[in-house]
Amino acid sequence: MKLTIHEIAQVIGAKNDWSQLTNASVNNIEFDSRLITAGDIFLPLHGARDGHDFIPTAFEKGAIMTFSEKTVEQPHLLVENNLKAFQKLAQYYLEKTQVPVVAVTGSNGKTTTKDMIAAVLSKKYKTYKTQGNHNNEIGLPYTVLHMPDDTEKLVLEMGMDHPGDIDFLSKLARPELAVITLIGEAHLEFMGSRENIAKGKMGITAGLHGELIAPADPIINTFIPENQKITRFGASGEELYITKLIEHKDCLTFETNFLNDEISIPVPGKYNATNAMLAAYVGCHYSLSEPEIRSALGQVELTRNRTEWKKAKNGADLLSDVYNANPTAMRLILETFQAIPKNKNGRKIAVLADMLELGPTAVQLHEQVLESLDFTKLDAVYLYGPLMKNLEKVAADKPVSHFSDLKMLTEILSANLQPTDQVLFKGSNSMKLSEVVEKLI
Ligand SMILES: N#Cc1c(NC(=O)c2cc(S(=O)(=O)N3CCOCC3)c(Cl)cc2Cl)sc2c1CCN(Cc1ccc(-c3nn[nH]n3)cc1)C2
Repeated sequence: MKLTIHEIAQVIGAKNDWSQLTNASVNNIEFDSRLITAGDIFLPLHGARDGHDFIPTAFEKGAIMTFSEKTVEQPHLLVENNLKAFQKLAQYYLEKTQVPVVAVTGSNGKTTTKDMIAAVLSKKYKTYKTQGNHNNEIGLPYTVLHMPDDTEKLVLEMGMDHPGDIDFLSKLARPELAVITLIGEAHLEFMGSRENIAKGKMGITAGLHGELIAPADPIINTFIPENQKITRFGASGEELYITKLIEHKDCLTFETNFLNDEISIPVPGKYNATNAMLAAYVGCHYSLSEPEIRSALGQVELTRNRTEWKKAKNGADLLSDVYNANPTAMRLILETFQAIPKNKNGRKIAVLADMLELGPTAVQLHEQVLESLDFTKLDAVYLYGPLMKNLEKVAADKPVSHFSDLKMLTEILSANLQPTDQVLFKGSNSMKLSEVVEKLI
C-alpha cells in the first residue's frame, strides 16, 4: 500500500495531533490482529468483540499505528468511526492510484463471474480481485487497500444484504464497467420482493462512470438511469446470447453471437456458460483477442466452497460457510441463519466447530458464541472440537451436544436428518466440516 501515516491522517481527518507521529510508509492495514506484521496499521472493528481490545496484541505483532475511536496509549489516529475512516481511505486510494475498477454483482454467480473476468483480464493486465467473500462494506475496502502496488485492473465483487448496500460500494469504488449476473430470489427475507432485489442490484450504477452489462430481465428496466450505456444479455435476439451449448460431466463448450469460435470452460452448468460469456465480453471490451479469452477461460480457477445453500440427499437444506472462521463471522452467519424462516414442520440445526488460532482468549471467545445462539429459533446445536467443549459447558440447559469424533457427529446427524431440516455448518477449514456436508449431499 503506497501511503504514509501523515497522508492517511489527513485523508481520514484524524482528530488528534498526529504531526508528532512517525510519517513512515505503511505496509498493510488489518482488522484481524492475527494477520498483523511489522509496519502495519491495525483497524479495530466492532466484531464479535470490540477490536480496541486487541490493540496491545497488534503492537506486540509489529503494528506501528492503529485507528481508534478513543484515546489510547499506543500511537493512534483518533476518528469518530474506524470503519467509515477505513472506507474513506479506500475511496481515496482508488482516486490516487487511478486503478480502473470492474464491478460484479448478482444474486447468483457473481463470485464465479468475478473469477472468470479476472482470469481473462490477467492475460493482458496485472489484475487483482476480491478474495474469498470479501464483498461487503468491510471486505471491499479491504480488497482495495490490499491490491498490489502494480495493479492495472481491479475486479471487485459487490455483495448485498440490505437495500442500499450496492449503491454505497459503487460510490466508493467508482467502477468504469459493471456486470449484473442475474436477479434471482436470494435475500428475499431482507429485500422483500424481486423488484427490491432488482433495485438493489441496480445500485451498482450509483458510482458507475461507464458501461453496464445486465440481464434482459425487464424487472430492472425502471431502474436504468437516463443516458446509461447498457448491454443486455439473455435469450436469442438480445445483444449477447449463447448460440450453442454442449455440456459434459465436468466441463462444457459453448458458442455466442459475438465470438467467432467456441469457448470451453472446466466447469459444467449453463449458468456458468453465461458467466463465461460475460467474462468474454468484458475481455472484448478491453481489446483482448479471442485466443487470449479462450485460453483464460479454458483454465480458470474458481473460488471454492462459496457460502451457499446445498441440498442433502434427503432434501434437507444445508448452509456451509467455510470462510473467515473468526468470532465475528461466526456471529454474522448465526444471525443470518436464525433470521431465515424454518421450512414447514422443519427444524433449524447449527453444527459449529472450533475456530482455530484465536490466541490466549480462545476459550472465552468460544464461550461467547453463546450470545449469538437464539434458542427460540434453533432446535439443536451440535458442537465439534475441544474448544467448542467450552461452549457446551456454558450452555448446560440448552439443546446442545458435543462431539469429539467427526465420524460420530456425521452418523448422528445423518441418522436424525429430516427432509425439512435446515442445517448450518461453520468452523475453521481444518476442522473438516466440509467432509460432513459432502457425506450428506
Ligand atoms: N471479534 C473478533 C475477531 C475478529 N473479527 C474479524 O476478523 C472480523 C471478521 C469479519 S468477517 O465476517 O469475517 N468478514 C471480513 C471480510 O469481509 C467479509 C466479512 C468482519 Cl465483517 C468483521 C471483523 Cl472485526 S478476528 C479475531 C477476533 C478476536 C480474536 N482475534 C485473535 C486474537 C485473540 C486473542 C488475542 C489476545 N492477545 N492477547 N490477549 N488477547 C489476540 C488476537 C482474531
